[in-house]
Amino acid sequence: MKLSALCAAAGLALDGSDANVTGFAIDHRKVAPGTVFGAFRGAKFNGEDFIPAAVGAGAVAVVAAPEARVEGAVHFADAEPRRLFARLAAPFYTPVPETLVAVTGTNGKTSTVELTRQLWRMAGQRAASIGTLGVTTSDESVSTGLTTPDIVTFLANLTGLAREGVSHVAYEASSHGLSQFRIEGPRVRAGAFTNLSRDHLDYHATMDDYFAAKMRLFDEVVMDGGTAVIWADDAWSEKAIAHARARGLKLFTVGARGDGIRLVGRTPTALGQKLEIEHEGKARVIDLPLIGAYQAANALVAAGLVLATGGEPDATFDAVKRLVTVRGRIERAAISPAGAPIYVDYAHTPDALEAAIAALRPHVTGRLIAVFGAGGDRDQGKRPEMGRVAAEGADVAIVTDDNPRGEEPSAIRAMVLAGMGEGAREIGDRRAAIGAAVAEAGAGDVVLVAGKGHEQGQIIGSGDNVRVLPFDDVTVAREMAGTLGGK
Ligand SMILES: CC(=O)N[C@H]1[C@@H](OP(=O)(O)OP(=O)(O)OC[C@H]2O[C@@H](n3ccc(=O)[nH]c3=O)[C@H](O)[C@@H]2O)O[C@H](CO)[C@@H](O)[C@@H]1O[C@H](C)C(=O)N[C@@H](C)C(=O)N[C@H](CCC(=O)O)C(=O)O
Ligand SMILES: Nc1ncnc2c1ncn2[C@@H]1O[C@H](COP(=O)(O)OP(=O)(O)OP(=O)(O)O)[C@@H](O)[C@H]1O
Ligand SMILES: N[C@H](CCC[C@H](N)C(=O)O)C(=O)O
Ligand SMILES: [Mg+2]
Repeated sequence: MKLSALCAAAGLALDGSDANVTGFAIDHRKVAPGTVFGAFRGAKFNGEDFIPAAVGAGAVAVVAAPEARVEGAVHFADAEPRRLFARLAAPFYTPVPETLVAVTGTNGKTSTVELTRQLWRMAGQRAASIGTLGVTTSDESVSTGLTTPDIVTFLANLTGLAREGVSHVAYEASSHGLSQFRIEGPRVRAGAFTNLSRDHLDYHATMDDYFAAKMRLFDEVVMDGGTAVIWADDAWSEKAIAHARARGLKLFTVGARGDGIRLVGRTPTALGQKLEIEHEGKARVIDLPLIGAYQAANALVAAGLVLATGGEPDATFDAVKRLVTVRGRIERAAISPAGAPIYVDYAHTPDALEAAIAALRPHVTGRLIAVFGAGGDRDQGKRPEMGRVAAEGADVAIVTDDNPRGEEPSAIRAMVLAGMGEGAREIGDRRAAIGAAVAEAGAGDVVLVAGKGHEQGQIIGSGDNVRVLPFDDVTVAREMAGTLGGK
């Protein structure tokens, strides 16, 4: 494709000579002859330092800040070069799936995109999701390493999926992804907001900044005339609704305060919950085979996205009854020798931990035993908050390690323990901590192993010294239960 054609499609003037474009790259090591290189100032590197090397490797154009020096290639200059790069790249990556929806929020993105994918698939659509679990289709799941992949990976995956015949994609829009313009370009029919609570305050200065980053989804990313599906029962919902209104998007609110899907009643059952809802004036009762208020919220937001993009109500709500567990989200891993179920969940924020504990509470007749930790090189302020929530909500709380990365593990645990009272326990080794919880669990007890969910490793060290030690909470829970004579 010619550079001039891409400029025309992106509504830009070409100030320089035309050339054949063979691809796009944001890492100079991936530049080949004919590449358009995006040179961005990042947290660790200044991409502008690599412009000469990129041009040397054959870059025909460079998208960079106006002050950047570009010699030997066309310079597309913009104060927000990541946004301009996305605008130029989008017309190159075609076709893309017809129906795209994006989900933002502190917690529930992965669950919601995966449940949306399941609902579409049950409606007979070729569907995929992109997020923390990777690029997932009915056949496979391929990791990208990030929740929201970089713009080139994102667009290339969309094109790959479209070529395989996938017509519907739901993807996660993390606040990092939104603020770095990793998911711009294609037409996004609907966006969803799940909730906002403390996380990532190492990256965003304040909660308001964090929220503003997320609101780019409604302010800019969802297409004109698209729909905002908003969980209405969160403290930040009203503000999210205001953003959607200001942009003129169609509103579809979900929850006890929702108008699109109103949640009228919710009763936990042995293996799930009964939901009483109203949609377009019609009352419906749905037996959702997933436990916890948070999973009900995510399932209904997913249903909202499906309805907002043309789903038929009877079929959609019928499919909600057949949803299956999302990997690592209140996933029952094993049963302890005494008969206590052991659940694995990805709660790694205070709000999520509270939600995971609340999900299990109705299923506990004895004690709720929680094993959890907080990640290194991430928001430190959330650590005592996580400790407080666990101390208040669980009957036994064991603090352990969860990806210490470049930090001293005992220092992270100490910050978590600072939010807890006298009874808190500390077992750094995660395997030993899970083992202790399983050994201790008696009849009527429930064990929650929180923080790693689907993750397959314990990340230790950083930079050149990073090591990922294989570790899977589900496998370890099974091993511990098995060793002790459970299943
Ligand atoms: C803080 C952050 O978001 N960093 C991500 C971001 O880095 P950055 O833009 O700051 O880039 P940088 O490493 O400083 O480099 C600047 C530029 O120079 C380029 N470069 C760099 C080195 C080189 O030799 N050549 C070169 O061209 C880089 O490609 C980049 O364009 O873009 C990089 C390329 O896509 C990502 O790999 C990197 O993710 C790091 C590893 C990371 O840990 N990110 C986490 C925090 C993250 O993004 N998490 C979110 C949220 C998770 C959640 O939902 O909770 C996610 O979406 O996954
Ligand atoms: N709607 C919700 N409300 C409160 N907590 C939730 C909600 N959905 C999920 N959680 C909690 O957050 C955890 C992570 O859920 P999920 O992976 O769906 O979120 P995410 O937004 O994708 O997270 P990440 O930011 O890591 O990508 C769950 O295991 C659960 O403990
Ligand atoms: N996307 C999240 C994942 C956290 C998972 C948890 N196990 C941890 O390492 O803190 C983050 O990067 O903050
Ligand atoms: Mg996720």
